[in-house]
Amino acid sequence: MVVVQQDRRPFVASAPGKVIMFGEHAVVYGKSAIAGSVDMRAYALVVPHSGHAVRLVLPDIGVDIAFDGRRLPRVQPGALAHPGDVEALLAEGIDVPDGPGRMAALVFVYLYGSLVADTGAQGFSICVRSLLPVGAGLGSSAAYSVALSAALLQLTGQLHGDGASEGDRRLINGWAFQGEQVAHGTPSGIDNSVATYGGFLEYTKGRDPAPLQSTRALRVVITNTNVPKSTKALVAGVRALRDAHPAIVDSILDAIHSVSTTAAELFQAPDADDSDAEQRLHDIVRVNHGLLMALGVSHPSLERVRDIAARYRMASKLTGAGGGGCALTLVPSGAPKSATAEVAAAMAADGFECYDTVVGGAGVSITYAVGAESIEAWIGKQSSDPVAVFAALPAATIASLAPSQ
Ligand SMILES: Nc1ncnc2c1ncn2[C@@H]1O[C@H](COP(=O)(O)OP(=O)(O)OP(=O)(O)O)[C@@H](O)[C@H]1O
Ligand SMILES: C[C@@](O)(CCO)CC(=O)[O-]
Ligand SMILES: [Mg+2]
Repeated sequence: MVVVQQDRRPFVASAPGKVIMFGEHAVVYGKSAIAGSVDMRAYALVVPHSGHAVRLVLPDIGVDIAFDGRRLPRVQPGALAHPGDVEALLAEGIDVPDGPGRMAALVFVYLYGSLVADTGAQGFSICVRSLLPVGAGLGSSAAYSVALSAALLQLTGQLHGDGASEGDRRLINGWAFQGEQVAHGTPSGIDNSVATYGGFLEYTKGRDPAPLQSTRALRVVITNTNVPKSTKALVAGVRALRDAHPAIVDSILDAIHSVSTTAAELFQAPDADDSDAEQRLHDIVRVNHGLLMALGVSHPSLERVRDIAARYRMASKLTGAGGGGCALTLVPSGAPKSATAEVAAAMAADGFECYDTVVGGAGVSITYAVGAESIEAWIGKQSSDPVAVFAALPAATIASLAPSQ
């Protein structure tokens, strides 16, 4: 048994969602992709207490479970090779209904079993709230996985710089990737990398993410079609198409790779106001969407978003796994604020939800304070049940628990 040093103060670990600008799906096959963090995050409040009870509360998806932490066995390295073994963890007397809550609980139990079980750590409550839409293509699962991994590593004294050092980030990212594997099967790692490192980056599977210095303002309108989709099913669909038509699908994936490498050059071009570069970016947004459509991951609602954007001479593409979820619209450099407001209003009139997003904010963060006050004192003042307080906080207060963008 590894006995850990535990800090008993409550804290909040948080991580952002992501927007993939170019390269989704192809990135699963080792091609390059470009993505950045969005200014919406998942927040995990951890409250250590005496005894051995562990409580997981996920108010966004209706999960509230408790179990005796001593009953869960340590997860052995390699358990992910046998998904049945991971599912079996939930059989340890933890009652979780089917649906999104089951997957989220499984990710927690896997990370708990890997990082906390058998360390002699005392009990705790953890409550995760997210300001990201769930299952919409903005990386809500990765933000959840990164916030959880950071929370459990910090709780058990395995981080050395409160999540900010290079070593801490590498550790958090590695465990969050395993959390994503529990949820998805074969993720590329781009979502958890953006949620951990934040910023704007180029990602190729198996390599460290490479930060990009864009000379262009990263202005995008994100549109949520509110059509539910499953990342796991969409990734599996592309795999089935590739198995049936390897030569055709591989050439589409190669074309997406060229789109991403061209985009990286254009974003970093010295003259950001060059109208030729602007036109080329517009073109490749359109081309990337067409290639994704050929892979079978578009949806009529996403095509509708593209039609509306085209009326305003803007280019849109799906972002994330597709099949519904979100689209992004690239805002041309120098476009007035009124232009984005107009296109967003036109989309809202069709029933879509728009987020005016700043791409490239902070990655994972751990905080023990709200402004000048400790979380312990702040929560203690509100009620004797910190989880209930956190679960009911308004979004604006939750958002104050992370570094400003
Ligand atoms: N607020 C949350 N609380 C608990 N679990 C969450 C929360 N948000 C997301 N999740 C977990 O993530 C799952 C959704 O992940 P999924 O990968 O399908 O969508 P996404 O990550 O939002 O989109 P994409 O992967 O395309 O970017 C949920 O079913 C749940 O298991
Ligand atoms: C569809 C995909 O490329 C992005 C999902 O946000 C899957 C992945 O990279 O894991
Ligand atoms: Mg996801």
